[in-house]
Amino acid sequence: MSNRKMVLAAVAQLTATNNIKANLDVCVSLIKKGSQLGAKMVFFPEASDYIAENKAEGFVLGRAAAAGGHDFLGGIKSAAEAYGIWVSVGIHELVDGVELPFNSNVVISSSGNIVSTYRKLHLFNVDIPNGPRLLESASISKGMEIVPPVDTPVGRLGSAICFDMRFPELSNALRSMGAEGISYPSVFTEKTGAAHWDVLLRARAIETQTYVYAAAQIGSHNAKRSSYGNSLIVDPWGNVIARCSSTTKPTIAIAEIDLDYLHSLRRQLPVFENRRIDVFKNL
Ligand SMILES: O=C(O)CNC(=O)[C@H](CS)NC(=O)CCC(=O)C(=O)O
Repeated sequence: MSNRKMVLAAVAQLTATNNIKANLDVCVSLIKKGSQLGAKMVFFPEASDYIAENKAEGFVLGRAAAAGGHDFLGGIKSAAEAYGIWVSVGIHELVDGVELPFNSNVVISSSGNIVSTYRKLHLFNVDIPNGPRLLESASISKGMEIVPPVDTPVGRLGSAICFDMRFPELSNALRSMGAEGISYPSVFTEKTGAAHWDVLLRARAIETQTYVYAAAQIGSHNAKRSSYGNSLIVDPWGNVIARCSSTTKPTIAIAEIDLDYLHSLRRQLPVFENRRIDVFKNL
């Protein structure tokens, strides 16, 4: 019938712990699975390299990864190349001269090269009665810039992370820079996830008319933390077109990405052209 340029994308779901090698093995097995199922790109959650129980453990794990003892990112790059598939993955990124790691979303091509690195802008500092209570800025350095979208097999892709999904100025900026998809790798809390996860992600997709890729961690990481899961892909109309099951076993979900559909929708319902940036200059 038509020769629409449709491609398959996958979102992964897993439970990272303080065992970097075990987390890498899980990610590599899901890269393989995504590739075998025909996906051209697989999206992994925030902090897929490790979830630490406390700041001190996180500090040690970050240094161990950087020292090459557990080269998580190197392992992901090799797997992307070996299985010929693009990857987006959330990691802790240590930079020379900076005390605390960045919380980063790295896009890797099917030749195993890093094509973009985004450092989380909005850190999750919250204190809700009966939890969650988290102070991300105690263990993470905050990013300072929006990273322009990059060309991938699923179209032009902008990067954000987790808590960033509550700040539509970022998704709007990425759309203005040409994004056809936005990724939000996440480790969402169970309480806020049940109330806000689907709503926020669908809203970001609808208002920017982009595909939204939200790979998330699920289940119990350690004695103190467990996460909401529900890794999903939303299309530019706001439909959830893939969702991982509620199993706590590592898994992926796959959906078709149709950029012709995206662009015809933008022509039919031209939201961006109707913006009043003359009035909202400061945004
Ligand atoms: O700490 C790590 O190792 C990995 N990073 C996270 O878990 C981050 C920072 S604590 N989580 C979130 O941003 C949750 C946001 C959220 O749940 C909400 O916006 O409601």
